[in-house]
Amino acid sequence: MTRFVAHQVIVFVALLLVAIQLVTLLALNWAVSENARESVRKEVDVGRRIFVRVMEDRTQQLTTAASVLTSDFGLRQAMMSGDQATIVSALSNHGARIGAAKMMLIGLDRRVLGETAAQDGRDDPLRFPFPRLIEDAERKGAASAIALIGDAPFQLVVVPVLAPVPVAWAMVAFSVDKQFAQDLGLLTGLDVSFATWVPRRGWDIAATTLSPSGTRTLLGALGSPTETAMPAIMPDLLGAEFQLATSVLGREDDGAVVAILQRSLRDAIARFDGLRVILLALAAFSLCATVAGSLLIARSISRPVSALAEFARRMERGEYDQGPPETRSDELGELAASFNRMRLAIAARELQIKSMALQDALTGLPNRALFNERLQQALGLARRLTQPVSVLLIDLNRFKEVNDTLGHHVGDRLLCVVAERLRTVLVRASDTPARLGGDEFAVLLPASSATMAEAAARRILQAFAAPVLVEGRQLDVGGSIGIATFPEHGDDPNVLMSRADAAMYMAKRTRTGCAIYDVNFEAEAENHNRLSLTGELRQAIEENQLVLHYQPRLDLASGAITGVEALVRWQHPVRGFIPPDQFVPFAEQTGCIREITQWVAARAFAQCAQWHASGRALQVSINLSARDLLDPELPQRCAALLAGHGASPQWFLLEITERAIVDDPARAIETVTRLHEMGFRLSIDDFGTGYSSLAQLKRLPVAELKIDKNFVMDMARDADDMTIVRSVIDLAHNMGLSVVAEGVETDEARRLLYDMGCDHLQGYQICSPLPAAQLEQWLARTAALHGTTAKEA
Ligand SMILES: Nc1nc2c(ncn2[C@@H]2O[C@H](COP(=O)(O)O[C@H]3[C@@H](O)[C@H](n4cnc5c(=O)[nH]c(N)nc54)O[C@@H]3COP(=O)(O)O)[C@@H](O)[C@H]2O)c(=O)[nH]1
Repeated sequence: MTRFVAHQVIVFVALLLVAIQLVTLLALNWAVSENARESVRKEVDVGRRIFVRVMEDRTQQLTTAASVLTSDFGLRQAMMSGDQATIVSALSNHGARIGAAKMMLIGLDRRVLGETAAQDGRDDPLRFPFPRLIEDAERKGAASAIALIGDAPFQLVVVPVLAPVPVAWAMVAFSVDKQFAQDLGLLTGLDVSFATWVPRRGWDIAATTLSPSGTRTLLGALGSPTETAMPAIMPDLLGAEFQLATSVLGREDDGAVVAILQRSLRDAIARFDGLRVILLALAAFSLCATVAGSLLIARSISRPVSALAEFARRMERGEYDQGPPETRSDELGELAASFNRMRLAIAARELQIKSMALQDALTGLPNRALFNERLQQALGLARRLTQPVSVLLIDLNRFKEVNDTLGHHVGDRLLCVVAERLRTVLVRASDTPARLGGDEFAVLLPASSATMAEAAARRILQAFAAPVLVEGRQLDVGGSIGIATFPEHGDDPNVLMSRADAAMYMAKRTRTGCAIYDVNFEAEAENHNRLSLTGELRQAIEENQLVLHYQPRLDLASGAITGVEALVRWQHPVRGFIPPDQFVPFAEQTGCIREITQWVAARAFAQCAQWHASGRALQVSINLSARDLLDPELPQRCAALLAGHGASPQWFLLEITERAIVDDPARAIETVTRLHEMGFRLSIDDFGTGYSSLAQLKRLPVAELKIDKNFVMDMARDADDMTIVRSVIDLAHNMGLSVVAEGVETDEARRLLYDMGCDHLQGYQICSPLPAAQLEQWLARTAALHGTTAKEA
């Protein structure tokens, strides 16, 4: 990913640079061309002017040189005497002196009196071939022209031979040759060519500074050799690559001489080739340098980014031991430092979370999870070393009262003091005190027999006996401690804990402070059987072996079935059907009833919500045991279940027994009140069998009393029971409560209760408890038989 980014950076920078350089080079090239074109044009112009000036100077020099000849006395005498040989000799000598190619003496009649070389191809060898030149000289005193003699161009100068009037004309011819062209080329800085044109033969280059190939090109451009008239020489004769200046130096009928000054544009531009090469080299160098630089920068970014990504992956895997690798002082270094701080913070928080997961936040003691883990380990070790292991389960007395009356902050402080005292009492490093939740503490005592554990429990109780001073108040913290020891009371952590719980419950009930688990805690022999069910019960809950049946209750006022009671059953995979009175009391003793209640409530809430959704507005009664009322988290759990099933608390009636209140009235009333405040209706179950005082009853926010079935079943035969039933109905009504009678088995009982003004009936006479599906069929049948009411059934 980061490598990809680095490549993108490099490609982008390189392309940008190439584009910039390309544009720069093109612009430069254009400027160079334009500049070269302009400078060439100027050079040619200047060269042309120099050429004209040079030609004029040369004419002047040649005229002066020719004039020397005309003042030669010997020549004049020879001319007068007609001495041909002397004339030719004088001409030759003089011509050799001034570098002339030809010399000629012409009479006033235009006849050639003598010459240094005879002219080939002349019609009349004695006739001077350039009469116009003499006419010109007659007018100006001297004349000059460039003309062809034969096929070659010459510069001709004609001056008079004076005695003292003109008696003859002298013509001096200078070759227009390569040397002349080169001299002119040097002076003008241009290529100089002298082209001759002769009818039917066309163009020829008489002298030039051009190379042979340049000469050929020029000749080719000048035109076809079959021309009969000299074609015009256009400025773009050689195309755009050349700049030309032409000058017709001499034109006669039999031919013409043209000077062509040319300058190659390419040559001019070539002057900038060096610059171009330097620029290209610079471009290549800057491209390489940029790519290399970008690569380095991109790498210097992508490497630490990759390292940071790898570091982040390590953190994702939970490896916090190593920080990010590089320390730089730029933004990436800052980022790495931030990452490092983040690593340290996450590591610290994770450590905190881990310790919170295993530690009780309030007291700092190990929590239930850590306690269970250590118990497992201790049992494993104990099995190998054949040592005992004891567990203590501690429940504080009157903690709820403290919490409720003095506030949670005082309760929290009290719990912290208790934890501190536990730490102080337990001097062995291997002992583990733990807070399991609420005011429930536990202690793991490895290598401790029941007797040693009891001694420890007594020390703990002694430590608890000292009053606790919180906010200036003296608080008494008593506790009840249950003890269970491996291997005599069980070899499974769950069994040990539930037996310690049973012992603690016994200690609480008997107010003995502490109790070692005793099998005699289970009064009946059959309890042995029940005890073996401990593990199985939990398994039953997990594996859904429990089932709910629902028993309808009749509303005598409307004659309708307005509610049902949820009653649990156990469909054991081996033992078969187990009725609740064979496991519920045992579950209550071991504390397992909390899980059962949770299961029952979840099922009943779901079923009730389903009935309401399908238009059956049934109220569902759920039984709560004494242990449930000691559970401070019960209201929260009920709230969560309600929310989970979208159910309303008004759809439920929670049945609590009198005994549940008697065991720990403060706690029970606290829980019941919270449930009532949530919107649940409450009913006192088995009313008449407990020991609750009316004063206590008044403190409970109940809506209903349920008369115990034992009174109802026998009331037709037993006058006392009849009196009790009637009294309870009156009492309830006087307290503004409704009454339900359970155990209605006969028509007579039903009629009697109706007469006594009982509000609701429940019993086999109406319907036995049924699974939900059968109950729905029964309700449908009843409705079909008797309309919506069951009053007359
Ligand atoms: N804490 C919980 N306790 C529960 C739960 N489910 C049941 N129980 C308690 O178990 C005890 C036995 O219950 P069960 O065998 O279901 O018996 C109930 C009815 O079947 C029975 N009954 C109803 N009508 C009659 C009748 O006409 N005659 C007769 N002999 N018995 C009848 O009464 C039991 C209902 O009792 P109660 O709850 O007091 O209304 C029992 O104590 C149940 O409470 C549970 O989920 N949690």
